[in-house]
Amino acid sequence: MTASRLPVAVFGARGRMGATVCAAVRAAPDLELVAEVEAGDDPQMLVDAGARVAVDFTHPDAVMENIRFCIGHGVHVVVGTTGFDDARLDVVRRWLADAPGVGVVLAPNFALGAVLMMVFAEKAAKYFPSVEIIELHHPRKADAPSGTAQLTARRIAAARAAAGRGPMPDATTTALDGARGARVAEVPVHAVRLSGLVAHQEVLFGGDGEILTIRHDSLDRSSFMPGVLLAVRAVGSRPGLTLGLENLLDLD
Ligand SMILES: NC(=O)C1=CN([C@@H]2O[C@H](COP(=O)(O)OP(=O)(O)OC[C@H]3O[C@@H](n4cnc5c(N)ncnc54)[C@H](OP(=O)(O)O)[C@@H]3O)[C@@H](O)[C@H]2O)C=CC1
Ligand SMILES: O=C(O)C1=N[C@H](C(=O)O)C[C@H](O)C1
Repeated sequence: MTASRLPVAVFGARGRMGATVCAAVRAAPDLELVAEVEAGDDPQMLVDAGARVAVDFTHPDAVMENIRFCIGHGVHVVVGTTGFDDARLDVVRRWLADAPGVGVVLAPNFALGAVLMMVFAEKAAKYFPSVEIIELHHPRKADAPSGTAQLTARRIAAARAAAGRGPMPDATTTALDGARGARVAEVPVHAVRLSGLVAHQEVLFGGDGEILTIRHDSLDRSSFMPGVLLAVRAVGSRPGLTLGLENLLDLD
């Protein structure tokens, strides 16, 4: 007797990430791609197709409605779409409170190396007076700075605060708008959009006479697929909101 495959739907199926996820799901022997939902489609199609898990790689303007629909229909969700702040996360938690048993795994970056970059940056944060983030992406990316850069900055700022670190040294008194990047928490974040790039990030730490650079490069969207498939397989046994791929990995 063969075990039944987990029925999976993909929102944004014709997008850069969505198309890659569809191919990865099709290639996985334990998963079955049952619905490909694009902008303008009725999401009821994924319920009618029997999806148990939906994956969302769409747009910050679209993702909340997709999550609300899935939670309301008892479908677990893996969210890679960016644009989440604390207010949005609270809304998702409220929806989940009315749907016991439903799981949402949300991660701004499903690449293992990017998760490790964030973990290492958080560990390094308390040792250095200065830190800045440079994120570099393909020019068709809708949002800036990236979700990954924002999460990295918030984690670094929290680690600095916990260690009692004061403001960063910076004597700038005159600057063109944007010259010092955007502040996320207290961390300057600089966003580069350049043809030829996929998804890259550098975290620069500065101390007396030394620089530590932690860099991650996604050279191809295949880099996100092991993390996405891990989340697809895990989300059904994780009711509530799971924030970040690191919760599904053994990083000890
Ligand atoms: N977490 C992670 O590891 C990663 C996250 N991302 C994030 O994923 C998101 C998508 O990125 P990317 O694939 O490059 O973007 P794309 O623009 O290539 O793809 C998005 C797709 O979603 C479609 N779409 C828009 N609204 C809806 C809707 N309501 N329902 C279904 N489909 C819809 C779009 O259709 P149309 O074009 O017709 O509007 C498009 O086909 C971004 O937020 C990005 O930051 C990206 C890479 C990795
Ligand atoms: O849009 C992208 O491409 C990516 N988006 C995510 C983000 O905003 O952090 C993840 C990765 O950087 C690729």
